[in-house]
Amino acid sequence: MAQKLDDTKLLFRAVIMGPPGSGKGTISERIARGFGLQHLSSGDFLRENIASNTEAGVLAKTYIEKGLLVPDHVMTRLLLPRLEEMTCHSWLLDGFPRTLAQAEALNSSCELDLVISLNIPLETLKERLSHRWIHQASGRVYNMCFNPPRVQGVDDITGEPLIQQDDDKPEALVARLRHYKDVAKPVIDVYKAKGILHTFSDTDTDRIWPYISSLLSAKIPTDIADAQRASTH
Ligand SMILES: Nc1ncnc2c1ncn2[C@@H]1O[C@H](COP(=O)(O)OP(=O)(O)OP(=O)(O)O)[C@@H](O)[C@H]1O
Ligand SMILES: Nc1nc2c(ncn2[C@H]2C[C@H](O)[C@@H](COP(=O)(O)OP(=O)(O)O)O2)c(=O)[nH]1
Repeated sequence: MAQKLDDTKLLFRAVIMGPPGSGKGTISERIARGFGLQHLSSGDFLRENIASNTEAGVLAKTYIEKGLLVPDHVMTRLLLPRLEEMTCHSWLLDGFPRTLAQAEALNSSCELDLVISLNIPLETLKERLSHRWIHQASGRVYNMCFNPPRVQGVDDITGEPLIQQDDDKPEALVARLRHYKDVAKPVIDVYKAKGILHTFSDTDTDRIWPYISSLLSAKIPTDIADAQRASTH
C-alpha cells in the first residue's frame, strides 16, 4: 500500500522495467502525464550529470562510452540521494534498478508499491530499435514509424540533428538484449516474491497502455493522483 507520511499526504512509488526498446520511456511519459508521478529516468539523470561535468558524470561517461553498465556503487551514490530529496513526491523510476545489487540498495532506502515489467517479443524490440533515433543532448526519443519527428532527421524542439545510437544498430542488439535478460532476471524474481510485480506482454504500446492505466487507477487513490498532478503543473 502507498506509504502514509502524515495525515494528508500519501505517496506512491513505482518502478518500470523492461529490455531496451520495450517502451519504458514512452509508457513512463504517459504515466507521468496521466497520474502525475514524477518520472525519474536513470539514463536522463546520467546525461544531466555528464553535461554538467559532475564527478559521477565524468566517471559514468567512461563506462557508457564503452557500452557498459555504470558500476552499482556509482549508480546508487547518484540515484539514492536524489530519491531522498523526493520525500514529498510520488515517483516512477525508469532504468533503475537494473541489477540485484541496485534493487537491494533501493529496497533498503524505500518501499515500492508497484513494479511494471514489460515483456516484449525479441523481433518487436529489434524492429523498434532499428527505427529509434534520438536527440543526443536531451535524450528525446523518436521512432520513424511510431512517433516520427515533425521534420525528418531533426529534433522537434531544438531543430538539431537526430542520431542513431551504435548500440541500437542490429549487430549490437542481440547481445545487448541477452545481457539485459541475464541481469534483470534476479531483480524480477525479487519483485515477484514481494508480490508487487505486474508483467505486460504485447507487441504494441497502445494495446498495453489501457491495462497499465486501469492498474494504476485502481492502485493510486484519486486524491494522490490529483495532488501530484497539481504539484507538477
Ligand atoms: N541503472 C543503471 N545501472 C547501470 N548503468 C546504467 C543504469 N541506467 C543507465 N545506465 C547507463 O546509461 C546508459 C544509458 O541509459 P538509458 O537507460 O538512457 O539507455 P539504454 O541503456 O539504451 O536503455 P533503454 O533503451 O532501455 O532506454 C546505459 O546504456 C548504461 O550504460
Ligand atoms: N512501432 C512501435 N514503436 C514503438 C511502440 N512503443 C514505443 N515505440 C518506439 C519508441 C522508440 O523509438 C522505441 C523504443 O521505445 P522507448 O520508449 O524508447 O523504450 P525504452 O528503451 O525506454 O524501453 O520504440 C509501439 O507500440 N510500436
